[in-house]
Amino acid sequence: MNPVKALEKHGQAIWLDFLARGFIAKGDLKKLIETDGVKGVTSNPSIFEKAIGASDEYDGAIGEALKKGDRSVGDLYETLAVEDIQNAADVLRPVYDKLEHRDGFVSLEVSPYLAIDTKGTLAEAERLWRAVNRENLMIKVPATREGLPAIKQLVSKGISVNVTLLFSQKVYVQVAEAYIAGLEALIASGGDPAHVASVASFFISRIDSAVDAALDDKIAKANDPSEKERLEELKGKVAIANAKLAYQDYKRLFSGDRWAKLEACGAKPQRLLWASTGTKNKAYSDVMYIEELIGQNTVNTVPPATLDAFRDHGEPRNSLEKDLDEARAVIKGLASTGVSLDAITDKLVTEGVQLFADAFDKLLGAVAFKRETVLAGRVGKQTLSLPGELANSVKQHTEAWRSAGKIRKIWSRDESVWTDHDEGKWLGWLHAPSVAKTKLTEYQDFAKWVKSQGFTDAVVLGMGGSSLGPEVIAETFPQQDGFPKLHVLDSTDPAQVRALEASVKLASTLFIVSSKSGGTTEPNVMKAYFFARVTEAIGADQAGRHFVAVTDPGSSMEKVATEQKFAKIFHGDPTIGGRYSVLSPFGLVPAAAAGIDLAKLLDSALAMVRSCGTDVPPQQNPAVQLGLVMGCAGLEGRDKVTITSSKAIADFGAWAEQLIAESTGKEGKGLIPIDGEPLADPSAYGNDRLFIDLRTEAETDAAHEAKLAALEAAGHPVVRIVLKSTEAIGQEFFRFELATAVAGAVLGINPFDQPDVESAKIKTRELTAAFEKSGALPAETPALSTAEADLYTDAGNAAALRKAGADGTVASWLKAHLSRVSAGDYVALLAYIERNAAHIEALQDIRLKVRDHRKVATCAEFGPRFLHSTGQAYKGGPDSGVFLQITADDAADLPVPGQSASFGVIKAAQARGDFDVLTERGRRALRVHLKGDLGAGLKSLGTAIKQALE
Ligand SMILES: O=P(O)(O)OC[C@H]1O[C@](O)(CO)[C@@H](O)[C@@H]1O
Ligand SMILES: O=C[C@H](O)[C@H](O)COP(=O)(O)O
Repeated sequence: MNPVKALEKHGQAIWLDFLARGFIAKGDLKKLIETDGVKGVTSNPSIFEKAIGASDEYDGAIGEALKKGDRSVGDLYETLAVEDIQNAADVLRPVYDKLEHRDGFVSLEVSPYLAIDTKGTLAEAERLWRAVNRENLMIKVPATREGLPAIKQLVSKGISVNVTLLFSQKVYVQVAEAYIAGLEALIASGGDPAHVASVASFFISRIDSAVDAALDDKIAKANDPSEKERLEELKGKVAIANAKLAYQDYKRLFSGDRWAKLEACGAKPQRLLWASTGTKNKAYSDVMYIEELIGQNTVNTVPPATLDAFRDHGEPRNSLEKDLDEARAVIKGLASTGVSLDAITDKLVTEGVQLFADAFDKLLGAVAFKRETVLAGRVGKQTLSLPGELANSVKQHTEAWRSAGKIRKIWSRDESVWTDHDEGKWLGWLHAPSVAKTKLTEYQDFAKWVKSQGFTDAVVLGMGGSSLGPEVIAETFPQQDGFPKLHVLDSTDPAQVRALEASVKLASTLFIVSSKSGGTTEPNVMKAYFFARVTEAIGADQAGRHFVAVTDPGSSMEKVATEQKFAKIFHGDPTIGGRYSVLSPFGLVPAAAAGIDLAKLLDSALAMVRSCGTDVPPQQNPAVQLGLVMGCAGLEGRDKVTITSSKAIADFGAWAEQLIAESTGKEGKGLIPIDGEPLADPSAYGNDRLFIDLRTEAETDAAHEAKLAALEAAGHPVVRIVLKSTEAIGQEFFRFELATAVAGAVLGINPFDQPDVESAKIKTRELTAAFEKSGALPAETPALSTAEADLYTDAGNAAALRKAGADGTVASWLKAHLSRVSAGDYVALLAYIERNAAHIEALQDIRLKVRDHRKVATCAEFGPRFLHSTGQAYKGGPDSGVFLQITADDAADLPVPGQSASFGVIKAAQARGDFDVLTERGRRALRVHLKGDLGAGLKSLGTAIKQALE
């Protein structure tokens, strides 16, 4: 007789510890049921990893699933696993029926990531139970401390459980107790225990592997040959002895009065199932973990090779209750050697969880890869080209992030990923795109309303995160038919305010006043100005109709908006900081007003969210990879994140700049984003750069590509990101948000605060308060005053500059200032002037001269806009900045209705507040105040800098 089949006679059921789609589809499982009397199937993460991850058997099914709509990687895996389990359960159903529900089960394991999470295990087990929806299903739950209460609760709810990762007799007793208590609770609540089944999967071979290794260690150290022999004798015996003794517990636990009562209600005992019974040590018999453990009412789940071996040469016999004294002696003997079986079995549980988690990571990584392949570029492609050392450090961090499950920690708001401060309160952006999707009709209704009002222009009044996201939308998308043209104003420069006013038709303009806090100076004064202007244009009773507010609930701005009868008030999410707010109402309200197809934008963003999900391991997770590159590069001193974006998405860098700088630049650490520097030959750069290049698929620029290739060849790290289209910009917002949070973790800072911006704000408030009191800003004395310009700095900087040769000319001061620049530094031009094409060009011209002469990174920034962006990093980040602040006489000032400080005064106070904080922090800073015509002043400044550089 077939030895496998013969096991039936000994009361043992053979299950198959294996599962794969084709195996079931081809009828192989059915065959084993018929020929070998196989009565069940077990799966685990390693089994699914081999089935799904290491074959192409599932590719078609993945494609089919994705045809019905994109889904998360975890979801995709679960769909496949549930289908397989259902198929196996259906094949086993006749066995289940024939054996009157006492056998014929298929097991599906809960995620190993939940092994120490009772609530999570419970929720997932119940979800899987419902999803598979087969009576002959068992949910596998590990016998961890946290798993035990879940076992009891699941059983009490009528769910059949296979308790896995069980190694110790002591824990086995607790497992049986959990089952019995669960049944009692089920009966107490009126449930029928006859529908519940359970097995306790007692692991075998892994115990021998671990004990043998410990014994080998002792053998190597023992001097006495007889001691060596005694130790040798114990090898390969402990696992079986341990199991035999556990079976004695089984007999005791499932007899007696307590059990009899349950049995009378129809309860079935929880059978012991021998798991991990494939022989690992080739020196041992390949059927020993079957042959030695045959006994009444037990199960043995075996891998196909062990099944084949037993069919070939197995010898069934009643072995489980044989030689019990010897089993006791083996366990005692082991204890006397000093090897602790308890310690080993404890460790095996932890290791077992980790091994399954490792396999699950591999599995999900493979599914993530297959999903991306099927989506074929729907998610913007990212390629990394990293020099050796950086590549190594990214690799190490990737593995560390994987084994510590840090992505899951981020998604579950675990602050230990960062500084254990309050980071968990600032992670609303992770869910912003999916939340926005649920509010799509609200946005669409708003868009319809905007269209119906016939607005020609829509102007966002906001700063930093509240303005730069909308600016990317305004610059990336063309004006939509029937919708207003989108503009952004983020300045207190009088000329800039005027220029904006001149570019719109006030009587048909919608103003979107955006401020999360509601208290930021700029949006408030901009609103005050335009509300008055609109009132003048269309009357006080109509003005409110031209204004909407986007602000966090309960802010002062909300109050004002209500009082002034704004057409609409949109609430932001207080768990999202400004710089992370673009995929929340702060970006989406302006986008809706401009008639952008939000459904498309969000769907595209959500594809990226899924690619970066909690279930995508670091290696396959694009945002995490990008963040690790940024963080590791920063740690290596490649902290100048140089962003180049193609023409169609040219403004993206301005948004990314505020995100990266404000998030990471603090406590003397951080990344300095460099936006707007066109690429140059490798000779223009030091070793402090990381290049990130973005372009849309349609834009190819051979000259630019050649420059990137040259940089790569010269050993610079280059990240390339190719967007499917401009609409995929939403994906990049999310990619960079998560990447920045990851980089922050690597750098060891809290990416969600901005302490140094706050100090500049305080200084500015002090200065404007002084103005309100006295009608003038406090007097200041220039270090040098000429007909063209006045120079200012603090005493420390002035002394250093004089020592470096600064004397009676502007050029000498500039020369001295720039002589302080050395390799690894960056030079930032901070210009509090109108941001227009001519001025951008003038600053670009200067920065490129500095870059090419000094081989350092450069920034060209406009105030006060950069204060809410890179300003944080300039003050709080690494002390490698050399700052040239540029201020100028305003040709014509502009009053702010309702207050004495004009736009010009506020801007001047902001510049001084900024400068004071820079110098207080000991930064190298010089301020040049241009007099007279600004264009001419900038030109001569450029010439002076050129001379200073030469
Ligand atoms: O939206 P709010 O509160 O006006 O803030 C504007 C900007 O100021 C900051 O709080 C600090 O610069 C940014 O983070 C933010 O985007
Ligand atoms: O339920 C089955 C177990 O997961 C399996 O038997 C473990 O076997 P292994 O130790 O060979 O991985």
